Amino acid sequence: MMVDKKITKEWIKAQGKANLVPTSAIISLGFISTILGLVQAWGLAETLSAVLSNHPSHLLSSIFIFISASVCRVVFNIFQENISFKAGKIARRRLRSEVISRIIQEGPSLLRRQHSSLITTMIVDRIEMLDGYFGRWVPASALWLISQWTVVLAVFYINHKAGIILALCCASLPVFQAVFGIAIAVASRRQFLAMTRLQTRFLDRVKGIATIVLSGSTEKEASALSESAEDLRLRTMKVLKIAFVASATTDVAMVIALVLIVITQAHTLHNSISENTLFQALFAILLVPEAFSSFRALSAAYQDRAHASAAAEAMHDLSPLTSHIPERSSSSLLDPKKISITAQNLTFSWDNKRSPALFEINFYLPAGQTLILEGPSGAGKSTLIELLLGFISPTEGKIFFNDQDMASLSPQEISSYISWIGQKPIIFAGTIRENILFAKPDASEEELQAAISAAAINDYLPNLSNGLETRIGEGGFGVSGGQAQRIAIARTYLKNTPILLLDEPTSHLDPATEQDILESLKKLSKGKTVVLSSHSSLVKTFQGQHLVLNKGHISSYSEETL
Ligand SMILES: Nc1ncnc2c1ncn2[C@@H]1O[C@H](COP(=O)(O)OP(=O)(O)OP(=O)(O)O)[C@@H](O)[C@H]1O
Repeated sequence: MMVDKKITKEWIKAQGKANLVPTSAIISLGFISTILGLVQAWGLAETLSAVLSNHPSHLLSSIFIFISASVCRVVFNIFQENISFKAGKIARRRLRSEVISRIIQEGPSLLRRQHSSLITTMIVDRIEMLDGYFGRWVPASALWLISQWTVVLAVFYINHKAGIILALCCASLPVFQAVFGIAIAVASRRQFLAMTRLQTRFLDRVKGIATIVLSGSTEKEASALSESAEDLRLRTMKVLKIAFVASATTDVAMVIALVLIVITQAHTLHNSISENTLFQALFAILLVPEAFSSFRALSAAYQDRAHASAAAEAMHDLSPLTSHIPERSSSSLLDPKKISITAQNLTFSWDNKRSPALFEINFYLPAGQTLILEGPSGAGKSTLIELLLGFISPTEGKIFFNDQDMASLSPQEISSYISWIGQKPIIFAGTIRENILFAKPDASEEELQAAISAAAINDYLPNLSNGLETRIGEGGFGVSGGQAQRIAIARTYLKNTPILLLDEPTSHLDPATEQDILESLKKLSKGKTVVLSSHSSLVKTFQGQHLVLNKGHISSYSEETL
């Protein structure tokens, strides 16, 4: 996707504003540190000039000023570091919660256009990398100009010639930075792409390891992975090389300034060695590194800025940064325990070039009743369930929960009304107990036992080595399809929502297991508003309305059992 640079820049700016308080504190501390640096140089120059010109009258007071300024500076720098760290932490927490809200808002439809590794990278790595943007880049970009030119002016005030040399050398720095900055930004973006390619490839191959082994392409895949890893290594080295050259240009400018000031001051010193002349020369020389240090901090943080742009672009890809994230709100349905569903002229297109997946669908499902969706593969049953889940929005028409337009409800609110069981339940690596409690982590032991018995998990628990504490692998390794579906039923029982959406819940099961699962689902459905999609003839045992779809159109709708 082509990313609109203006949108990402504005988003980055807005993030900076949200961090205004800690950033201002870092900038203020940084400026105080620069002033202390001036006092330090002043104290040291006074001390050295007094010693070198044999005038020890105010030696002690100069040493005292130098030591006090040095100690204060260390203390202020520690404060600054701590606040930088906290600013980064607050920003990361805020951004992570924004990204997670965007992911929840998009729902599973996001996985159709984004690889899961990209989403993981966004939540984990990219947001982590933004730490430096808020903690280092933003303060450094505000501070370098003020700090650098405060030092230059101080040198100019004491020593005009040295001040002019320092000013000229400092003024050349932004030119170098502009050239290297662009190169670093391009190289960083390429490095990010290489990293993303490697992660995506790796995750895909791990998921499909059985297919790779069985097709005998292990070596081919291993060498493709190592090529991607090598590509990432080369691109990372390129970023480091450019960053190294960029920081070397600052050193070169500093050395030139130092050499020129020493040469000009040597000429002055040669003609008159007074304490004052010595002080002026030493003060200017000692402040040369100080004049360049704020710019060095800016160059070091330049990569952080490039990371922030790359992260903003990735986030824009994930979900447009201009899209609104609905606020969390309390229930706005009048009776959230009994919810009727109305579909009004519901039309949905996945793709404008193709005919709609659903066209002008109308139905009214009273609270506590069941709607059975039927129709051949591709008829639009899953699309209708995704619309009811709020993961996609109607192209035209509306869905009402009671009398409330679903579009006005936040994703959190919708999710508090709905439970969903699909074809393959998501099972996480962990124990069976953890997997069931996922739906309600604070459930009591009685609630858990009730859910287990409602889902008939008791029937297979004795066959497992550690009962409820038996560990299952990622994706449900270690439990059968029927057992996994029972875990999903137990979760739904615990969540206990007024609406239950069932999308082909028995499609991968043998007839006997299917019968058992349907019995459990029937019990679970009691008193709930249920939408059930299934190809199976066994769903006829469910009482309710029947909506038959064909190529997205309603071919029949009966409010009675067929
Ligand atoms: N993410 C998507 N992007 C584009 N088209 C899609 C997407 N998901 C579904 N479709 C299309 O929408 C139409 C309806 O698909 P849907 O999955 O809703 O049918 P279904 O009745 O649930 O089929 P099945 O019984 O096989 O699950 C199909 O033409 C399908 O190709």
